[in-house]
Amino acid sequence: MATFEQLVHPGLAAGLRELKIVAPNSIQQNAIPLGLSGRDVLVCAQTGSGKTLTFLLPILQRLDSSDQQAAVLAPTEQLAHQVASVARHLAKYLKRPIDVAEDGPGERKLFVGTPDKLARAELGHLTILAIDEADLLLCAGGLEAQRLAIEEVLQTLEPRAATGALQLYLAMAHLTEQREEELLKRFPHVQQVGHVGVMVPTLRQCFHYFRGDKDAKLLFVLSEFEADDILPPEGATMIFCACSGACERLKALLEVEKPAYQTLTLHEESPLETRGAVAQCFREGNSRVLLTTDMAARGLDFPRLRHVVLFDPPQDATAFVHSAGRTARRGQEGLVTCLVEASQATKCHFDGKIVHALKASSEGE
Ligand SMILES: Nc1ncnc2c1ncn2[C@@H]1O[C@H](COP(=O)(O)OP(=O)(O)OP(=O)(O)O)[C@@H](O)[C@H]1O
Repeated sequence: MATFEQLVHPGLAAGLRELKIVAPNSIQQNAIPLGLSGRDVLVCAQTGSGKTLTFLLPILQRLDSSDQQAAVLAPTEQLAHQVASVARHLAKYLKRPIDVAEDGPGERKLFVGTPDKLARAELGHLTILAIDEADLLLCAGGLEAQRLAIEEVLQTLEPRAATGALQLYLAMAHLTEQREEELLKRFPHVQQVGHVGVMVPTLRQCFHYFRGDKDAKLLFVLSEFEADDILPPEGATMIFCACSGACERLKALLEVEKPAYQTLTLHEESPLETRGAVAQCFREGNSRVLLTTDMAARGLDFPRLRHVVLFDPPQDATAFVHSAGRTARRGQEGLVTCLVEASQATKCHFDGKIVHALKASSEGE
């Protein structure tokens, strides 16, 4: 089994040790050498499996020894900021300093941000492009505005791609068969690195089918979690709702019923300038509950998070996999609780798909 010292520059390995990351997992062992060799790489592996490092480490190492520019694209500013923070930390350990920019690529060597910002920019010497949550950003049915922005970028970079001068990384946690086919047809040269199984084995899943007062049911599952004898009582909870209004309504409820939680909200109506601070406050443990929507379902990493509540049922199996995947990361135990009103249970198409996803997961164990 390779060590990080064998895979990457010793400085980067030292930077990882500072983050208490000492041994590469199998996904990283397979993907990092491919990235360093300059191949196009598609990594599809479970939520929380450390995919960020599969592209950040080879990118930083390649930038350290060349004058190339690279960009990492993410669907939201919060996720981009999380990736940029890891990149900034690791960049300090390189031989040559690398600027990590979030506002626009300019002369900087590594840009980390949302596709719309890159589409507006001069692409200069950009020769390495990583797309995190690539299924959402590249496939139809994902984030349409960001997808159009990426198409613009890819069109500009097409001449470089045609001569093999552009390296592409695609990362995602879950791919439907249709999206996999779509991506492989479009990028036939990518080397695929994957993992069998959709859900991590340390994730406990609990479906509550109920009739009547949904708010009371939520308070009940929160109290049950506090009394859980496996998960730490101080662990944090993320509650996913269908819309911003539901988040604010439940915040008012929890402020009365569970004031010690110091509940926060993060959704489409949250002011842009406060979103980063909210995520940071939750990450640092100043609040035990975050009420949110699909916008926080992808990529965000909150190490203290032990419980995800799906207050409103997810739209499909992909949404389930991503929301649930905010917990049980880095091999830690976690719990996802899905509230399903009895009247919805029969018409919930997602239900069968989730069962399918879970079956695939247990087959992978
Ligand atoms: N080899 C490793 N050993 C221990 N921890 C690791 C390792 N690699 C990554 N991590 C940590 O695991 C956590 C999850 O990593 P990351 O956010 O990259 O997951 P991901 O696969 O991108 O998840 P998602 O699909 O939800 O976006 C992070 O806190 C990261 O620091």
